[in-house]
Amino acid sequence: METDEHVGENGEVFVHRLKELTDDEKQRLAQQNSRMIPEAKAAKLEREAKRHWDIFYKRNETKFFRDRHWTTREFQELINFESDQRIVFLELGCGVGNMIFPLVEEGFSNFFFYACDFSPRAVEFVKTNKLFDENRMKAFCADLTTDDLFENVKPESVDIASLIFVLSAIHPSMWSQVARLAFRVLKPGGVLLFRDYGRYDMAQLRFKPGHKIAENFYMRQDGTRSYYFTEEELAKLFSEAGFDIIMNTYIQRRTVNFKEGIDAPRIFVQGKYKKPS
Ligand SMILES: C[S@@+](CC[C@H](N)C(=O)[O-])C[C@H]1O[C@@H](n2cnc3c(N)ncnc32)[C@H](O)[C@@H]1O
Repeated sequence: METDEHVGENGEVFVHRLKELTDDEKQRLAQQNSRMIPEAKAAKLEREAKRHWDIFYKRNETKFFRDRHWTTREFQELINFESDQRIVFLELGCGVGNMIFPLVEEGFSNFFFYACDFSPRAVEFVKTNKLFDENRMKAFCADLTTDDLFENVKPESVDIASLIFVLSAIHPSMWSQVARLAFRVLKPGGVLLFRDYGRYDMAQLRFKPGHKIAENFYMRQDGTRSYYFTEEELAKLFSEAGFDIIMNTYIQRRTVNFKEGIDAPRIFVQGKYKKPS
């Protein structure tokens, strides 16, 4: 496991300590507790999680998330193969395919891609993408908190799986189920690549009272939910599911858009978890 802090190619800083809060930020977090989401509403959000995400994709279509062009830079596991080695890749919670299609565009002709999500609209967007090729891809609906996945993918058949900004959308009581699912579907020696929102990311600090469901877990305006992780929580979760922790770190970076006057410090968590051989 990495212990040192370093700066990545794009000015991202990899750190192993929690962001320190200013007094103003502490006050903002405290204010969030003044009006929590009532339990009945929180339970309804859980029951309707799939519907909210499906409506999200109805409204935003493929325009919301940017293609994840950073994945081969951050995850060398994607490129450390002989070019003729056949690799089975599975994107868990694929949305409209922002992780897989940049890989398809770059070649990766030795890869077979599985992509699943519980939103039927998201899966449909994957299937209708001009880069979708059914000879080397399969997209299907699956709820990661159930065993749906195994209707389409055999246990122990995947070399690389990814969970990119997905676990944060899932209720904390279900995380261990999702981690075990990823473990079961990977071959021995297979790797799970992970990125998600980190504790005290600016999006967490910005929530107004009336959005908090539980500690570090919030509802957005559109009914989708988001959790903000510490690296310790993730190390515990994935090691308890059986993984060896190869990497587990915060990433601090700035999202800058001069035209829109945005310069936002972001905090993510990134991990690589390996199923022992
Ligand atoms: C923030 S989006 C990220 C999508 C994609 N991984 C990306 O990087 O663009 C979160 C995705 O997780 C999916 N999701 C949330 N809960 C899920 C569950 N229980 N089973 C399957 N997919 C789920 C949502 O439908 C949504 O597409």
